[in-house]
Amino acid sequence: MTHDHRLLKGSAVRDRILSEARAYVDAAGGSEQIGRLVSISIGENPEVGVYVRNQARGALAAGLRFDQQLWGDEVSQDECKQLILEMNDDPNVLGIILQRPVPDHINVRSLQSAIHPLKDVEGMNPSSIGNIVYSDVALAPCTAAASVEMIKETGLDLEGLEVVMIGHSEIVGKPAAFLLMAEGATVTVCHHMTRSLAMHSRRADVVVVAVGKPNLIGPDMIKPGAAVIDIGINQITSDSGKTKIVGDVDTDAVLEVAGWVTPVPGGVGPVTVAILMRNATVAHQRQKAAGWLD
Ligand SMILES: NC(=O)C1=CN([C@@H]2O[C@H](COP(=O)(O)OP(=O)(O)OC[C@H]3O[C@@H](n4cnc5c(N)ncnc54)[C@H](OP(=O)(O)O)[C@@H]3O)[C@@H](O)[C@H]2O)C=CC1
Ligand SMILES: Nc1nc(=O)c2c([nH]1)NC[C@@H]1CN(c3ccc(C(=O)N[C@@H](CCC(=O)O)C(=O)O)cc3)C=[N+]21
Repeated sequence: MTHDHRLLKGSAVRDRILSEARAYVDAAGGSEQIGRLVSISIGENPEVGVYVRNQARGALAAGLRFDQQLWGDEVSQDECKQLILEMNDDPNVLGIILQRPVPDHINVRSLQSAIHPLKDVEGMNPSSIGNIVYSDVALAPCTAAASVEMIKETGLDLEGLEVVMIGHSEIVGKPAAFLLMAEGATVTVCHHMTRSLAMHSRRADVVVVAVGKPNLIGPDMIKPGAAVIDIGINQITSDSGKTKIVGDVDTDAVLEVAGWVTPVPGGVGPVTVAILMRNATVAHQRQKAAGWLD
């Protein structure tokens, strides 16, 4: 059997989702009529920096205002919580994104819980993420939702599909597993205690990987023709001293075996950003329905 081996880029999916978000914003009267998105980074981190830059671009494309805040390492938990509560009450704030990771002295779960569910555009408040268990997936964590969009882009039917999710973090692996179940896939979740990653991944029609280790997934771990969705974002320094971003998959080698591989950069990342803008429009609809606006 021959397979059409190819790179599955995120740009077409991103453009479609961003233009849908843009149409919503335009219909609502444009950026001045809609509150701004606030991104909170606590301390500096290169992977977060890339994300925030692309969020600012995505917001521009969707016609949303974007307020990029960088809080110092020394900020206290109480100060963070106070600032978030003020944003909850500010009608000019549409949504709040709390970038991860945060410094060790900050309790990220408590801050995430402080973001009002109607302003929680990442769907990461425990009360929002709980909806996913009920297959209520309209506003899901962005990267998890992006990986489902990329699988759909292959044209594979998710019903009954054997999907192996590698990584089980709160923000990616766990919500992705629930979204995939909601689509009818049979999902196996692997993590660092899994005895043989390859034994599981070799059986899969689709392998989704979100670990944060370059070259974790090689060609011997993939079934011929399978789809490989690479979520990893790793900044590495090459021998020449230049930094670049790679995923968790040995992309060139895996392309020889797989049916589809998402590249890094240019795969899941741009779609993640677009989903955030879509989530912002969903949050706006919900705020309107709750009587918060006008
Ligand atoms: N493209 C995008 O939109 C996004 C990309 N990312 C990137 O995705 C990657 C993962 O992010 P995130 O989920 O936040 O990271 P975490 O560090 O929170 O989670 C990593 C997960 O990988 C598991 N793991 C670690 N080592 C292995 C191993 N050898 N085999 C199998 N599983 C392993 C861990 O399991 P355990 O907990 O059991 O140790 C954990 O569940 C990072 O590179 C991050 O930068 C993240 C968010 C968005
Ligand atoms: N609360 C929270 N939610 C997150 O979703 C989250 C987070 N914190 N912390 C950091 C990680 C990382 N992450 C990225 C998403 C998109 C790109 C992205 O757009 N990547 C481009 C990069 C292109 C370039 O190099 O500029 C691409 O892959 O093509 C990168 C990184 C989200 N994360």
